[in-house]
Amino acid sequence: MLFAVKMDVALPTDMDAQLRADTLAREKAYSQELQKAGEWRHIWRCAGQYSNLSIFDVASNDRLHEILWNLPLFPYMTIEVSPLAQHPSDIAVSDS
Ligand SMILES: O=C(O)C[C@H]1C=CC(=O)O1
Repeated sequence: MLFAVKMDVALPTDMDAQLRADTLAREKAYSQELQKAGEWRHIWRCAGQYSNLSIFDVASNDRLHEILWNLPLFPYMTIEVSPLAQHPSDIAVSDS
């Protein structure tokens, strides 16, 4: 199941510097582990924003929720999820 997920990050301006660095390092490792596993298919920076647009390919809604809930940055994010369906004009999709 494919999902587009927009994540907007808002770290507190007074966040402890060490906590900030540790949280960002854990976020990066967690994201890259899921990318290697194939569940986090794409991650793009939204230009000019502390946001990313990501594509997930997961087995279920519950699995997506588990992934997002466990993001180290989850407490500092606003997340918008869009389930994806095939577009009839997509030339990558066979019509046979
Ligand atoms: O910087 C971000 O967009 C937030 C976050 C999501 C994955 C990751 O490595 O960082």
